[in-house]
Amino acid sequence: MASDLFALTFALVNAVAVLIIACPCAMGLATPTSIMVGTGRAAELGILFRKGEALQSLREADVVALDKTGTLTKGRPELIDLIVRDGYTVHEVLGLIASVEALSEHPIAEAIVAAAKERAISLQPVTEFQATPGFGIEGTVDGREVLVGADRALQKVGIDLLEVIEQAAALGDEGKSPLYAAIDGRLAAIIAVSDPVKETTPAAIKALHALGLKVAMITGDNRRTADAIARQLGIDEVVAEVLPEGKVDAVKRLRSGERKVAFIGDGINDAPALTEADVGLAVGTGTDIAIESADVVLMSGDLNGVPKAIALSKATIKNIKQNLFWAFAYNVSLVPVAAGVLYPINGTLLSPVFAAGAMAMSSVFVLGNALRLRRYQAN
Ligand SMILES: Nc1ncnc2c1ncn2[C@@H]1O[C@H](COP(=O)(O)OP(=O)(O)OP(=O)(O)O)[C@@H](O)[C@H]1O
Ligand SMILES: [Cu+]
Repeated sequence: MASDLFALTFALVNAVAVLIIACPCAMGLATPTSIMVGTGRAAELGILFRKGEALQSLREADVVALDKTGTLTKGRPELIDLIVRDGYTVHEVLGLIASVEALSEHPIAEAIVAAAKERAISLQPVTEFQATPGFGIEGTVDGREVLVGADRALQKVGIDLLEVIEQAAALGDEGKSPLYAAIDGRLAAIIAVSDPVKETTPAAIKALHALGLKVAMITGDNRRTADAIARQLGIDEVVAEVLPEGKVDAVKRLRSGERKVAFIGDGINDAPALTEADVGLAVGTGTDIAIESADVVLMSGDLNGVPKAIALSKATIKNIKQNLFWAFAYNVSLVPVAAGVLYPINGTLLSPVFAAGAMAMSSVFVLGNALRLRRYQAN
């Protein structure tokens, strides 16, 4: 009788201990706590993860694709040169093109208008203004048809650029963007615009290479200009002369062959590409539409946030794996002990009180490990 009671008590106590120890609360805490602490640490570093998944997927990136204007560069181009053709004066051409550019919102337009203001050239009224994204702009000033834009904008209306092609190529090789101005259907000037690279960009690209990533540049700008800037920065792949709507395809092409692509952009026309990429990162100094479409926002314009975000993503996943390992190891090793495997050997039994304490400890361990991410140093 007494031994029966003992057996029943033994069985009940063990069953309760097993139930308590088998509770997987530490396992459940493993991922969300790391993500939460990692996201908080990222915010301290100026990186806003708008989606938790991005913190997990960013570490898988193979290629980091960057938009050029406003992302790699300051996005504030300056007019460097205006070379007029025979029969035109700088004053005249600058006055006409600045008048039309005054109606455009493109950064290049601001550069041209600023150059005219600097020379105290007054702007004139414009009729029939038209902007073609990725090409250029046109309008009628004082009865004259003015067209400003990339080579393709002039070639589209049948203006031959053969005579100036070498001159433009030389400007491109220096990292300047060549533009063309036509007046009444005749080439009137070549314009060189230069948008300086941000001071922080070279270090960011080095850090990305150090993480073993390929760096690509996607831009609507001239191929030679893009190549020159890529060479200067050590960028591995260049996709140039893409039209605004072509950026999505460029990202799609980079994604082919199972490659994971992180795209970083700032402009309105970068928004679809930010959505298409495996992870989209917007530069905080960029447009609202880009920020809305991104998974991650770099609060400053500094691209060093990109390698930091990727490194933090790697650290977070490592932390999650440690958490899961320990939470799992704890269950696997203590469930049999609670069930009494050691009892016949050395009389060890897990009391439910101890089981409850051990379970709490495993959760505390997971929390403590996740909190280590708070001190994460990105460099
Ligand atoms: N307002 C404008 N005035 C003169 N040229 C223009 C204008 N808008 C566009 N272009 C021409 O079209 C090209 C492509 O413009 P787009 O805005 O697509 O890209 P981008 O500013 O060169 O660079 P990114 O794609 O890196 O942001 C420009 O490089 C320029 O030659
Ligand atoms: Cu538990």
